[in-house]
Amino acid sequence: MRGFYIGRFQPFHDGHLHMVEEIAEEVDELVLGIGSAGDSHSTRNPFTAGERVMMVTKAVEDLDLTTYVVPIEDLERNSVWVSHVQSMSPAFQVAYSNNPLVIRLFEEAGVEVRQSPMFRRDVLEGTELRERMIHDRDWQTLVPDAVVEVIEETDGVDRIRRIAETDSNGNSL
Ligand SMILES: Nc1ncnc2c1ncn2[C@@H]1O[C@H](COP(=O)(O)OP(=O)(O)OP(=O)(O)O)[C@@H](O)[C@H]1O
Ligand SMILES: NC(=O)c1ccc[n+]([C@@H]2O[C@H](COP(=O)(O)O)[C@@H](O)[C@H]2O)c1
Repeated sequence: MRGFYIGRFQPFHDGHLHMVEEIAEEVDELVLGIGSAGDSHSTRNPFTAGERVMMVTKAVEDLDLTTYVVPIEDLERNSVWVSHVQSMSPAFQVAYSNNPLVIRLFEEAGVEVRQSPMFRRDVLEGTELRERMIHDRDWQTLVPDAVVEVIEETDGVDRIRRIAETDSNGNSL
């Protein structure tokens, strides 16, 4: 059986990895969707789709699981989003998410959805990690080593800090 798990992964953290490890117990193959793929260089979405493809690919490469990493851009119309996802992804039988909108859209389209409990959500949250990067507090112990390497290679912390200084769009973290 093949599963599908989408997130913005800004950045991919240990909560996401924990979820993938749990999913790996239930499926043979997993599609990892990079959500909001067209977004980058904002406080909420600092990393590009390509950077997130690197993070996710390297973070899961040691798992006993065939994975496909697929960037998926947002659409204006929620009503056709599941068809859009299906057109971009290898076929899957079950979708994994804790996001209420994602769950609703898949269920309405007749796709089985499975949720898993949040893992250490007090610290394992993208918003919290981005704040830690900006304020020079520990974030490295909360993401897979491969993600630390990608963020260092792409000078990601410097980008987040510059965006936080200059973002005049009123975007929240
Ligand atoms: N700590 C966690 N444990 C389990 N699942 C998580 C955890 N954090 C996020 N998820 C789930 O992973 C999916 C992708 O989440 P997402 O990329 O939005 O991360 P996030 O940590 O919620 O980030 P942000 O704060 O930027 O919204 C969602 O279904 C989300 O509920
Ligand atoms: N209409 C749409 O484009 C639409 C609808 C539902 C979810 N999504 C995307 O799916 C992803 C869900 O991931 P999160 O759980 O990380 O929010 C996000 O990138 C979100 O933008 C897009």
